[in-house]
Amino acid sequence: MSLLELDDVKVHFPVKKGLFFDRTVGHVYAVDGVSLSIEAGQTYGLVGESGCGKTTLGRAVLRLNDITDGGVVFDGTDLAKLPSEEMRAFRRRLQMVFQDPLGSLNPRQNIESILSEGMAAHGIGKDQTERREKIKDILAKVGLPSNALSRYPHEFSGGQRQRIGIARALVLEPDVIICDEPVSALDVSVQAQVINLLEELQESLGLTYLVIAHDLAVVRHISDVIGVMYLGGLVEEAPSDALYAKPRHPYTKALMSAVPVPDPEVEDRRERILLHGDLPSPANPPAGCRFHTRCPWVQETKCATERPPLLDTGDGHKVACHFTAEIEAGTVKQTLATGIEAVTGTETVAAEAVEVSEGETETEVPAADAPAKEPATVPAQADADADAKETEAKAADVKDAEKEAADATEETADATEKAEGSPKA
Ligand SMILES: Nc1ncnc2c1ncn2[C@@H]1O[C@H](COP(=O)(O)OP(=O)(O)OP(=O)(O)O)[C@@H](O)[C@H]1O
Repeated sequence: MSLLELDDVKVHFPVKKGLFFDRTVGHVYAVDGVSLSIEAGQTYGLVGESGCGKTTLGRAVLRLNDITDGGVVFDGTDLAKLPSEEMRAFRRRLQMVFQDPLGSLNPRQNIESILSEGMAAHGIGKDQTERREKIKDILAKVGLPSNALSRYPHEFSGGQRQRIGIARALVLEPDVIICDEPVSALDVSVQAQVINLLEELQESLGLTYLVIAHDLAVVRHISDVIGVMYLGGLVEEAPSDALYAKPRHPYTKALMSAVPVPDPEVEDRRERILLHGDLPSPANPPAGCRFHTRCPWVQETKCATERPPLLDTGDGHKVACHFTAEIEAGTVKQTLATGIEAVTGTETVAAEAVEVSEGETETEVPAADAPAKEPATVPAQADADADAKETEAKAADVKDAEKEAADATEETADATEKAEGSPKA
């Protein structure tokens, strides 16, 4: 049995309106039916563009977000249904490493204090001397000197601070670590070092990882299995090698085509798929396939009406698309014109590209500067969307404060105080 199994997990945030936000006028469907499983000792990489629900899903596993529906079975226990007091014992075994190491480390605490806080709360080490010894051991494991103990977060570089974040998770002897964008705040030169460290620790300590990233390159080497998320749901899942060798879902193809290839000849020849339009608002997701409004292969039939389930395609992939086989057989055409016009602003280029696409599955689209991975923007739609935006912005503030508190104090008595307090200066 898998160590961690998510079964149709949904996290819907209510959109409130009114003077005291007492009227629910809609929902943000941040996570909308995700099922996945992670074997002990393995790494599951979760990728997708900003706003698709990756962080919310990670937080839901730790019950830092309420789970609207579905199951989160960890080591045989469904955490989603666990009373919060019973969740405490599991919190130690499931840890999170955050994107912004500085933001999640209290600048007024030295490293010993930061690391021993959670240990004391979970009864690890009989006294401070014993805890100090353990901390020294973990600091060595993450590649920091033992004199780091008495120093403060600002005295370290970004990479070192992320090592401290990892050490803070490790002192609690977890089984699973959820790494939320663990290297995206770091210099490229440091990113590989931290990824390598995570891999070494996994091997020596038998850890299981859920690694969340918007960047496919980050998860490629570390992950055994990769799940690609779009607007609250998984669109494709496959073993890492299989996914890179042959992405099957149109969205995965588009993401892959945006990753630069070091060989300029290959780079020039390769297929580029440009997504048109913005990421729809999770408060007002499209009916049918969530991706159909941006899919280059969208068909008039069921794409707009039926949501495709994530189905095993028999070659190690699971894909949520009504037309995977037809796209690969070249029996459905790309409808690229709108996308190319949007990117280049020229109808001529669009017409040429459509001509090229006749009878071909893989279409060479003229290089354009706009990346396929566009930053998520919420289109102005109906009032409900505007309300959702407002709620999301507020939620983001709350989320940051919660994140710091949950991370820094691990359920200690002052967690709530910190979550409500002003950001650490
Ligand atoms: N507490 C909340 N209340 C309302 N909406 C929320 C809340 N937390 C997140 N959201 C919204 O849910 C959606 C998914 O957010 P989430 O942070 O999980 O995405 P993500 O893929 O991790 O993106 P990023 O990498 O930018 O963090 C976004 O539209 C976000 O604004």
